[in-house]
Amino acid sequence: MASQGPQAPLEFGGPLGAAALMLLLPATTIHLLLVARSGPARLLGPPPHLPGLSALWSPPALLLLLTWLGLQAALYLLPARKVTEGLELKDKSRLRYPINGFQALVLTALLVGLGLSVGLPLGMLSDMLLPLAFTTTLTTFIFSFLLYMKAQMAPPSGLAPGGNSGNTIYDFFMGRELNPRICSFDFKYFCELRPGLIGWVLINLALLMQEAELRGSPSLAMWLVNGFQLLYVGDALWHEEAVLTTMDITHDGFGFMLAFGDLVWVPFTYSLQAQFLLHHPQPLGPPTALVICLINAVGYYIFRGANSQKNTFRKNPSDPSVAGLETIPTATGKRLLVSGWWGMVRHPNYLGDLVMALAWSLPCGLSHLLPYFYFLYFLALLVHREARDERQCLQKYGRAWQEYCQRVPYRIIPYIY
Ligand SMILES: NC(=O)C1=CN([C@@H]2O[C@H](COP(=O)(O)OP(=O)(O)OC[C@H]3O[C@@H](n4cnc5c(N)ncnc54)[C@H](OP(=O)(O)O)[C@@H]3O)[C@@H](O)[C@H]2O)C=CC1
Ligand SMILES: CC(C)CCC[C@@H](C)[C@H]1CC=C2C3=C(CC[C@@]21C)[C@@]1(C)CC[C@H](O)C[C@@H]1CC3
Repeated sequence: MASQGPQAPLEFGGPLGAAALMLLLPATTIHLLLVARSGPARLLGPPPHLPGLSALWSPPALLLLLTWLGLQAALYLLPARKVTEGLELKDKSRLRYPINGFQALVLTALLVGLGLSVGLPLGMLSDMLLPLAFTTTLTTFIFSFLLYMKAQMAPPSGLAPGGNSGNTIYDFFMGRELNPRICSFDFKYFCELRPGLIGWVLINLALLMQEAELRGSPSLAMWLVNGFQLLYVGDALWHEEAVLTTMDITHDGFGFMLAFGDLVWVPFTYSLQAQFLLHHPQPLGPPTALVICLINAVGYYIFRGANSQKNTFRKNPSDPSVAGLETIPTATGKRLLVSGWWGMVRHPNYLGDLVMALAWSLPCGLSHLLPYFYFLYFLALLVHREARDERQCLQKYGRAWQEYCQRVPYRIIPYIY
């Protein structure tokens, strides 16, 4: 039976903050879906109307959600081109993870392509977003409850450091068990990259097709948003292994926060730009589009360069592409990069991600704040995430981390932050 883990400082404002977020996040999702299709599309204004239960709840939406989750679970269980081990756990064991996320994306694309060729009305998905988001939110509450119950049976070594405060609301939000699994099926790893991320690009595609149906062809702005975000999702799945070293997998429990983030927040709010464009077409000339493509390319170059440099260095520090970089030794035996991308700021990958986030909003023009929601939310998320990571690194590396902070004083944006 599970016992209390070591006391970790409470995050997100403790139980009150967790309770508030559990109300606020679903309400924000519904608000964004409603305002994106409203005429004024005001991010900060009230929604045009409050939807009744009949607009929110629909059995076909539930059926679609369950089919989608079932399909992605089946693709996860297919033989993988590679099976890799995660980081060492408290009990010194290592879990094994299939690396077949990109394969799941390609197979999903083939299935969708096949469906379209026989007349699948994918564009109709854009009319189901509200009931789908609502149904997925309800499912996420039930799923998080089951995860919470399952954690009662987890051994103490399987519990997350942060989600076992003893307060039910807080622990339900943060997640108690670090790696909840049934046999080899890892729920957190599955949810982090598959149904939500692939669902996001599918929703984008549905919005593009709906625009083509309404206006004869998709707009240039819609093509850019679809292309940029497909690149981002394809990249994440291509580099799936890298997610195994993120704090979500190594540190955070699997509870409402991640389950909702992965299954609801990502597909329904990250597709906001495409939702906005469907209802608010924006003129975009080729020269502006070219500049926006350049901004996305610069962001991607920084994001990928920084992530690949760190991943290569962590896997094999003597790899020729990183062997010449300057490093600081730490007491753990690991070294910290102080030149290359990681010598510019302490989170160059966040900088690249933010530049891309801006490029995803720019095709929507400057008339509305709504399409910039992702950029603003993401800025807040990364500032908060950076602070959490700094705390963990200071704990891990002590004086070496302090020396790194002295040598590389800026966190995300050179000379500014
Ligand atoms: N679109 C979205 O919603 C989100 C996107 N992301 C993106 O996901 C990616 C992963 O981000 P995230 O999981 O936050 O973590 P990072 O990839 O930034 O990893 C942080 C870890 O890197 C290691 N590290 C830090 N500095 C150095 C250094 N100088 N030299 C070597 N190793 C170092 C430390 O771990 P250790 O030393 O133990 O290896 C640290 O804990 C990012 O590109 C981020 O932008 C993240 C969250 C949300
Ligand atoms: C709604 C909550 C307050 C916050 C939820 C956060 C989640 C949406 C994000 C936490 C970490 C994430 C990562 C990614 C997507 C968003 C979530 C799940 C990536 C998979 C995005 C693509 C990158 O290449 C890797 C990221 C890892 C972390």
